[in-house]
Amino acid sequence: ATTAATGNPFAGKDWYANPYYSSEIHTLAIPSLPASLKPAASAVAKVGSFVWMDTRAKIPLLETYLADIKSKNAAGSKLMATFVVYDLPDRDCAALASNGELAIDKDGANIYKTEYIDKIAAIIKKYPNIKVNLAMEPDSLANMITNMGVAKCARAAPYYEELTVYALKTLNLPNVDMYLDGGHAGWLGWDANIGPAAKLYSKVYKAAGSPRGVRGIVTNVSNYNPYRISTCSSITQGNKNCDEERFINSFAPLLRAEGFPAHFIVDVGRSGKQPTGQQAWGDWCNVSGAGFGLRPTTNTGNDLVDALVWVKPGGESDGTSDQSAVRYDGFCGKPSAFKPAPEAGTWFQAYFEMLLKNANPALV
Ligand SMILES: O=[N+]([O-])c1ccc(O[C@@H]2O[C@H](CO)[C@@H](O[C@@H]3O[C@H](CO)[C@@H](O[C@@H]4O[C@H](CO)[C@@H](O)[C@H](O)[C@H]4O)[C@H](O)[C@H]3O)[C@H](O)[C@H]2O)cc1
Ligand SMILES: [Mg+2]
Repeated sequence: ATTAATGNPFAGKDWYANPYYSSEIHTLAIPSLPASLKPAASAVAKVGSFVWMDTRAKIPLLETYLADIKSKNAAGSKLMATFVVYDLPDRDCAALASNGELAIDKDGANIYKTEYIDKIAAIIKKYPNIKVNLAMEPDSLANMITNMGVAKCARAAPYYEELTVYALKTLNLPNVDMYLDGGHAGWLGWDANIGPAAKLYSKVYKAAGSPRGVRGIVTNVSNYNPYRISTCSSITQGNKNCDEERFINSFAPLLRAEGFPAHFIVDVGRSGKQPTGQQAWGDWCNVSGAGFGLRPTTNTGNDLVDALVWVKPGGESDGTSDQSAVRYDGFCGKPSAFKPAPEAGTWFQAYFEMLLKNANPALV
């Protein structure tokens, strides 16, 4: 079996220092860092984080890393693979910064199935003894809750739902555990959103046949909320779920009541410094004042929470601040957004340095 007896897909497994992120740090970051920050940067390169398959071209990384993990585990390691599935057609429908390669209007639904999901499944099937934990399609279902007033989201909704069900069924393999993206406390944690969210996520889970491989929900991907904080930040005013743990404790019973016994993982990669420079809780782009957060662990202090993880790789941009760029999103131009910023997913050195300086716990 590749999932520990507790049912926790992360229990008993070691983190795989993602070579893609590690090489960004060693080739792009460390050479131009002040000597004082080089050790901290080297420490970040060793932290296990999720590998984003944000284009079809990134799928071969899955094969490369599974082969590497296989050989390391044959030599005695207990590594697991952690990847993000992120290539829906008309992706990031309520924003501009992370729009993807596939379009509904250009046969995107079929391409997503045959050239993306099916290819990922075929590779995973070649490594049945490696634990593969997947974060599924950040922001997509969350946008279906709060942004049906955005034409692009309203149009994409049936495709997001059908393709997510397809992905959950196709990737429901014995060595795979999947976590649907659940936005975050400042997104779906509001009283107005949490009920509808429980209904939609449970609907999708059941439409996929309540698959064993769907373990639950990942929250706070690419966001900055604390997992657990004693004093709520002022920007959370009006929402009792002011941290991710409160959100999860409120969300889980609603999901269970709808037939989805979800467990959770939380992205804490950029949550180390509280409060951040957010002026409003909806600020999501390259937020100033953020710092690397808690190191990945299964020691969460909450049976609903399998692990605290690093999903968004700190140092990769959330979106360009260049107002003339096609994918320029106004949120990346807000006062809270660190500027100048490169395109989403590309290396953002000054931001990486800020995350190093603000890291909590300290990196070295
Ligand atoms: O008390 N009240 O009276 C009251 C009234 C209205 C309220 O409305 C709520 O306000 C919230 C903001 O506080 C909104 O949450 C924001 O929604 C955005 C999408 O629209 C998210 O953006 C995404 O962020 C991702 C990374 O996280 C990016 O990857 C992605 O590209 C990007 O698109 C923000 O995180 C998220 O914080 C809710 O929708 C909204 O329903 C709330 C309370
Ligand atoms: Mg994003």
